[in-house]
Amino acid sequence: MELNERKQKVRSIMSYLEKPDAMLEVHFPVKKDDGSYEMIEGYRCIHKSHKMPAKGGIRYGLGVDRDEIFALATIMTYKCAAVGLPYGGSKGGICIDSKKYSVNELERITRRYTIELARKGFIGPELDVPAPDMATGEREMSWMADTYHKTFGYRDLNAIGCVTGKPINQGGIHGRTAATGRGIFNCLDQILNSEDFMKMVGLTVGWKGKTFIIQGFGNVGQHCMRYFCRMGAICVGVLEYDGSVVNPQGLNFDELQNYKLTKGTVNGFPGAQAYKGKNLLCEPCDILIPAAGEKLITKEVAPDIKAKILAEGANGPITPAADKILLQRNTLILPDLFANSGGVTVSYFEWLKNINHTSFGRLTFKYEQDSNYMLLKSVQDSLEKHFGQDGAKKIPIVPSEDFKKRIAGASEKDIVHSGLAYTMERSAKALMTTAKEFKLGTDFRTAAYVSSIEKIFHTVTEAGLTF
Ligand SMILES: NC(=O)C1=CN([C@@H]2O[C@H](COP(=O)(O)OP(=O)(O)OC[C@H]3O[C@@H](n4cnc5c(N)ncnc54)[C@H](O)[C@@H]3O)[C@@H](O)[C@H]2O)C=CC1
Ligand SMILES: O=C(O)CCC(=O)C(=O)O
Repeated sequence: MELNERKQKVRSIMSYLEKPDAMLEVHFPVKKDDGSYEMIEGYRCIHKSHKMPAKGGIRYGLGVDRDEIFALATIMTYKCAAVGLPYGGSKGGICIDSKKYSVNELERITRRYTIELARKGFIGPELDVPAPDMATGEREMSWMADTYHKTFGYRDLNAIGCVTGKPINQGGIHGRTAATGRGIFNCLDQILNSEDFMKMVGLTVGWKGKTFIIQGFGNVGQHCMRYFCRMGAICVGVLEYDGSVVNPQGLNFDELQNYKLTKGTVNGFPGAQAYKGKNLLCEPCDILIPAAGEKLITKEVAPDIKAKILAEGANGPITPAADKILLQRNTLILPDLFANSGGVTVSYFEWLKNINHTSFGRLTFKYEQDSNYMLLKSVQDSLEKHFGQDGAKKIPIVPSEDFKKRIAGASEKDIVHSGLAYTMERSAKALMTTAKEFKLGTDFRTAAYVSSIEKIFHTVTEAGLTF
């Protein structure tokens, strides 16, 4: 292709990526428990539908508006491309503080919002598939799936695949709730075990004894802490919106999780001290995990951050100005579009399970188990035939306890965990290669965008940009 034509093509695809494909804004009334009415404002943005369906979570929060949802939908497009999922990118949200509503009110709001999405073609297993995000979870996904199924989707065999992150009994998949945190662990595991990158930031290789601080002890933050602690890392501090706790010896994950679950806060947790300093984000640690919301790491705090590695559990937690400062200080940032892609990866597995109408492993489970025992028996027979004088001497092949568990067959959870680990490890390796190839140093954000844009570019080029 001639240079001018090539330039034109790149420019047109880049401007295509700047704009959303579709943006929905809805307003509807909800009847409160006290009989009063309130107008509710909701959004859904399909940033790109170069691959269908579009995919992205639904959040409830007072920060939800057009700009926020557009920005988050954009990240979803690049995120799905980063880990090779066959999806476009979308995001939705309702502008409410969910703590101020009863469960009944939340159910009415969620169901009505789902109807609004369905009426405008912003939900459906082949169109746009929501999932949990901030302040939403299995309960809301269950309401959404049920509403869609019973109204627009009642003739659609795949209707249950209209959202992911559902409870298991409603077509969900084992491992989705923990997937984002687990995925962050999987990709960090690759980076921490890379001698080259650890040398670049001045850390030793491996997890043992590494200290970390988490901002936001919700779904993502909690599961990160669980997996990091399992590997011997030490959580020295947790920040929440209403207070922070620290313990230089390490916070106990199970105890802190139980405490937050029962009390609704980390404040007063007996296994820690209340943080009395200026800003816990700036206290010494090896790894910092922002897992709360956007733009919480600003240019004002960036110069004082001591962590050598930042893994973005949250979407867009670092402002562009802060990002620049941290890069100049050689901080290794694992960007959202890569680091927190474990959630949407397992959502993909759930969607596949829904449209296949069977759980992973169900058809092959027994066959594989029998085959494994048959293999052992066959090895035993051969050995006895060869060394045991026509079968007189017995040479039993006894599997170890670990191997016995393995050959008992892979459960859905095992398959989800290994599929997630494979996806994250493969993407981490590709990212490290891109960073080295383009001599980007610790700038993994640029490496991730290069890799995602390249993939989207090829898809759009092959399919054709216009009619
Ligand atoms: N849930 C998921 O599967 C995924 C979530 N994410 C992103 O991760 C982030 C967190 O999401 P979830 O854990 O699902 O939400 P969540 O609602 O379960 O947890 C968020 C936590 O952050 C706390 N928080 C809110 N504002 C804070 C502040 N200013 N300082 C400290 N803590 C604060 C909240 O109290 C809550 O405990 C969001 O940016 C979300 O978009 C990204 C990928 C997938
Ligand atoms: O699981 C999904 O489909 C999307 C999760 C999400 O909203 C995100 O990764 O930011």
